[in-house]
Amino acid sequence: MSAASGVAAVSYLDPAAPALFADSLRRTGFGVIRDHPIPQALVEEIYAEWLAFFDSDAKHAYASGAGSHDGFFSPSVSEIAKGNSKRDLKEFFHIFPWGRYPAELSDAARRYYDLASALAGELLSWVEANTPPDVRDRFSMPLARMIEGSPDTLLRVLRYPPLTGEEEPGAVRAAAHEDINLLTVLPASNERGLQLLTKKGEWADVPSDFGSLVINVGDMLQEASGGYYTSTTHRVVNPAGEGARRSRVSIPLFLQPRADVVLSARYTAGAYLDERLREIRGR
Ligand SMILES: O=C(O)CCC(=O)C(=O)O
Ligand SMILES: [Fe+2]
Repeated sequence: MSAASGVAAVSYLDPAAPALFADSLRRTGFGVIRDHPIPQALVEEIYAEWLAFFDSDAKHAYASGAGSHDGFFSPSVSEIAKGNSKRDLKEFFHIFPWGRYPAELSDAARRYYDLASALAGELLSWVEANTPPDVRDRFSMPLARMIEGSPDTLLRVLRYPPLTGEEEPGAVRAAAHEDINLLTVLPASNERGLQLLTKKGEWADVPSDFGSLVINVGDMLQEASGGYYTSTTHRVVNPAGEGARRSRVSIPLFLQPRADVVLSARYTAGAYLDERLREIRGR
């Protein structure tokens, strides 16, 4: 049994959705949206074709080189979450508007990038409209404008391979971490496992009905809002039983302001990102 997450699942069509969504983000760091405009068929097309891509050798031609942020990251170069010692049990491909993209695949993930970025702009406007004026006054520009045309917004296509039993003890699909960006938009995965850490310090399953969108606050929104919104720790746990034999695919879009956007008196988005990337790479 997992603890109650407190996350509200809101219908995009509900006139009260903007307020309910912002309230859920404020209380839990997460919000879930149903009946949203992103076609589920597109999400499923991406899951299917990228799973086949990860199962093929073609991915190695896109290996991310030293210092590059786009392309394929194999399990052996996968992330080590801040403060953790084991590599996550995952492989992934980073898609940027300017970066590499598998010639073997359709443009479905690129179309998703554009659709999800546009929806994210709307969600940021919902957040802004429901933020108290004294907090809103801190924003150097409307939140939605911070990500407009940003080359740094990242679509990560993740594949968590089936578990073999040979994993390093203690290694998990994704160790507890916070996201660096403003907001993350994530269609519910084909498999369970995503959990958040509640303010009481308990792990709770994030409501992830297939077809819904999960949105969470990242460190940059926490920074820009002076802590009014908090970047909530989350993780992906290893499945037991049958689920262990299946791959899990997920496609978080990390909404990243343009590098020159002022987040706070201390940081531009570019300076903030550089500092955080130094903490998770190369250890
Ligand atoms: O795969 C998931 O459900 C979440 C992944 C995640 O939290 C991340 O990549 O930052
Ligand atoms: Fe994350």
